[in-house]
Amino acid sequence: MNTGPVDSSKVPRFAGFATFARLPRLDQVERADVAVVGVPFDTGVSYRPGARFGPAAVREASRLLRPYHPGLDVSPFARAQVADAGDIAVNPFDIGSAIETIEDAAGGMDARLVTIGGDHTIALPLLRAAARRHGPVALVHFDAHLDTWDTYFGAEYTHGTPFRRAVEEGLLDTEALSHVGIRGSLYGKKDLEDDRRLGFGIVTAADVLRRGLDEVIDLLRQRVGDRPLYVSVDIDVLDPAHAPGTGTPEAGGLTSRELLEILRGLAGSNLVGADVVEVAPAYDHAEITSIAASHVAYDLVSLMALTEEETG
Ligand SMILES: N=C(N)NCCCC(=O)O
Ligand SMILES: [Zn+2]
Ligand SMILES: [Zn+2]
Repeated sequence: MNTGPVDSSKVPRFAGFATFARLPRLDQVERADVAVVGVPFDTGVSYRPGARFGPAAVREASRLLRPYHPGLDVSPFARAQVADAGDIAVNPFDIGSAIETIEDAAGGMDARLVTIGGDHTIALPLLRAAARRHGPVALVHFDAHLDTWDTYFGAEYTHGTPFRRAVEEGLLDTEALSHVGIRGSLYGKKDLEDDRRLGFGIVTAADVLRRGLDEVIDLLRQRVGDRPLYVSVDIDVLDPAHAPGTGTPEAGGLTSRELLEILRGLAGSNLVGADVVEVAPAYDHAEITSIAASHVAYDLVSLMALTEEETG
């Protein structure tokens, strides 16, 4: 029997420690199939800081999550042992050291990880850890931004560059790379050319509107196939109306309903790792962004749970 969340009919959900979805901590269970882990790091940002407070805000907003997911018809915490692994303590003054710490910590955990960021820099060490275990992985990257730029102020490791580094390091299966939700201004047309050369296919925010969810889901599923899949969700893929609390907001984004539907459309994929990044609570209102992010994390956990054997 897996240990689930604290029973909200016995202890009100607004009481007690804020682990993700009120699940047990990793040290309270013998083993975990899926671990939710925070990475409070925002030294890689190019604009508004504050994503270091993302993990705490997402945990707090996750108190209302219930144990059954009707959209996917799964009770994720019964089907899989899910636990909160706490935060990876990273150096806020040294990006290189932070990246190393994240790679080591992620590599040292047996469970499949859903990571709560933190700025998008953290995707690189998480992908290193995933690729070490599975070989080059397929990627579905939800974001307003390409994040395949080369450098900022000469810096190679930033929140705008993780996926270029990941391709350069051979961490990604270049037959199976998609961005979803791309929009907004760029530095030049070359940004798109470079991105295509790296192997990415783009589903823009306008494509989601014009082509519709079913076509987008089909396209993504075809590209992923049965490869090991990593899903990276930059919360700024959502319109600022759905996620104001983020560092580089862009108008014209997805609704949270669209994002959750696309994620659910990936059911059955071999999801080996995932992150939800760029929640910056200081710019949030009424927990809009952290609630959206907590639901995204719940869906990612549920997708992982779906691929676990059903027991008892
Ligand atoms: N990964 C995020 N959220 N943003 C990247 C924006 C990079 C830029 O300032 O152009
Ligand atoms: Zn972004
Ligand atoms: Zn990003």
